[in-house]
Amino acid sequence: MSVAPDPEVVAGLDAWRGLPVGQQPAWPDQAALAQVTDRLAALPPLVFAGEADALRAQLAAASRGEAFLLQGGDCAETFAEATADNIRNKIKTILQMAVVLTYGASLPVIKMGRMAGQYAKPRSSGTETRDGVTLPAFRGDIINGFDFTPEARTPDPQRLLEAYHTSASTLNLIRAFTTGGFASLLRVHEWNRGFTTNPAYKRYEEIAAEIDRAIRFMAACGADFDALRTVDFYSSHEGLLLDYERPLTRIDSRTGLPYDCSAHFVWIGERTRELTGAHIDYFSRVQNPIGVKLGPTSTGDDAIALIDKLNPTGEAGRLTFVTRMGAGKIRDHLPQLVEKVTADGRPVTWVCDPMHGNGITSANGYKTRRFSDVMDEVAGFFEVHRALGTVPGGLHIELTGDDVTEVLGGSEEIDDERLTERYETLVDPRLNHQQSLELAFQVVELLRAS
Ligand SMILES: O=C[C@H](O)[C@H](O)COP(=O)(O)O
Ligand SMILES: C=C(OP(=O)(O)O)C(=O)O
Repeated sequence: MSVAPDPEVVAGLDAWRGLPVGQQPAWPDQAALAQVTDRLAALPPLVFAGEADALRAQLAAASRGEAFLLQGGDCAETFAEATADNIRNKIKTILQMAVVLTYGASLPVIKMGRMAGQYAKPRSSGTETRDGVTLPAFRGDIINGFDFTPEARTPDPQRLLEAYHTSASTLNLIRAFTTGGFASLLRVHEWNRGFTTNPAYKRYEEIAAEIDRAIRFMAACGADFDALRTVDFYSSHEGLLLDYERPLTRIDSRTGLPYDCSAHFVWIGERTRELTGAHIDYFSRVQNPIGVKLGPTSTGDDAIALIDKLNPTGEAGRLTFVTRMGAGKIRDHLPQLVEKVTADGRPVTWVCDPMHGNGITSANGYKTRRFSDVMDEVAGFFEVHRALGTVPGGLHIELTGDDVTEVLGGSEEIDDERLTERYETLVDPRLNHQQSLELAFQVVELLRAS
């Protein structure tokens, strides 16, 4: 039996249209946009509300220290890169990191991709100028093209449909990989194939061999391994482009309540989290677990006001605060936030994004980050929570499964010169496969100590 929605709840889903809204494109043709959003509203949802509920329960466990969130993927997915190889490599990377963390820290790991919808980017400037020519900034494949031409940079609503279809096929492959045998823990060695030359891969192989031995032992004892053959893998992206999120929001027939069915988890970015703005209003009205990024200027009072808006009743797992302070600031700025929220008592899941506060420009002009800063911010995150007796609930990482050279350092010692070799991101630099594994090994030590 399906539950009818309250008409006021449905009407409220459009309240954002009357509010200040940041980081949206200037669509040149409103009629074309309306045609596309009508079409999107008629297409099937990408995820099921019940899956979002299951994730909320797992994030609640992470808020209590009974699980750990690993959220990772591209800064900006692109349509061209949504290939089987790229998707497989990203999933392999996240699965390998999860194995390292689960095995090393004896903690269930919630696996979540910045995948199947991470197509819209907030920008510091609305325009880009090259050689005296100024054009709209690239805002992600869902809005405009990366090529520096007036045609490519003009926002095109047809891209919303392409984003939907590319997300659907990405999600389809993710589901096939994670439930069809590829992600089975019985194949833990396979994920390392082709990655055998450097120290993190060797360390991974050692863990894989130990897991194999444990599985053989349990098999000899007659254990049933059904639970090891599949994994839950959740999708997430920044809930930035409201012309996409609104038509993909659906009424759950079980409860009559709205869910944003573009992804299991959506987060509100640092640049669009104004309390009286459209994004906070919109996401306060959907039932998904929601994240909010908190940068170094956020205060304890901001955090409480966000809880009042997004999780007034204090439901565990509903609200995740993703802090991204920067390595040099986290130890000074995070404690006041955590103290205030802890005193309030309504639960949040604390997650560390060690990427977005650590951007630098290399001497040869690349937008990059230092692996050492990334690790230092993660260490600071654990230190603050340990000192306050609160729970470090997870990590939010920009990564790829490929051997790109976008972030400086790591045991491969990528330097300015090597950034030129494989710098492929369209917006922000990502950890490569090797750096991602190294990070996981270092986080195990931090988890064990916390
Ligand atoms: O991913 C985050 C932001 O979109 C990005 O850092 C903004 O980058 P910009 O300063 O190059 O616009
Ligand atoms: C833009 C992002 O982060 P932030 O909002 O923290 O800058 C992001 O995670 O892609």
